[in-house]
Amino acid sequence: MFGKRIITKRKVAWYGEKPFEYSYSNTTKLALPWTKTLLILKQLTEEKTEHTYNSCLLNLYHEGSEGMAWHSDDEKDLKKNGAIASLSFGAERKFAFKHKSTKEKTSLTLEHGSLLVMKGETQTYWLHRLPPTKLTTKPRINLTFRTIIE
Ligand SMILES: O=C(O)CCC(=O)C(=O)O
Ligand SMILES: [Fe+2]
Repeated sequence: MFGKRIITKRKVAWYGEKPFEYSYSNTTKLALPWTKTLLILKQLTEEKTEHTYNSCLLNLYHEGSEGMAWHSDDEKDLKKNGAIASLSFGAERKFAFKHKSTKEKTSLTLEHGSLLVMKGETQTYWLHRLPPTKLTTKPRINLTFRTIIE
């Protein structure tokens, strides 16, 4: 309904070293400047993954009913085959992959404090999603560090 606020929907924030654009579901966001905390997390993630990043997408899922549909992070302004590092905090959630041609599926649990790296040709051949679940009513925050082509 017009004017009605849907408070349960996933919240998104976009940060980067320059005001890069990020577009999703009819919205375009300009990257906010890094905060001190994000810079610390970025540096730790860069050390662990041995890749560098210039931007970060944050998603807040208020509860298990919120998720993210099948997609691959292969937008043209993302570095081709660049690593994407995903940090998770809060509620444990399942994360699923599906091969684009063979339809093979695999999944894992993203625990509080976990780091998942999707690198190389992952985005070319695989879709991923965060399925909604009735198993938790607790919030989860996910950070994906990315590289935007300048
Ligand atoms: O929340 C997650 O773990 C996945 C997020 C994701 O796939 C994305 O931001 O592109
Ligand atoms: Fe993604």
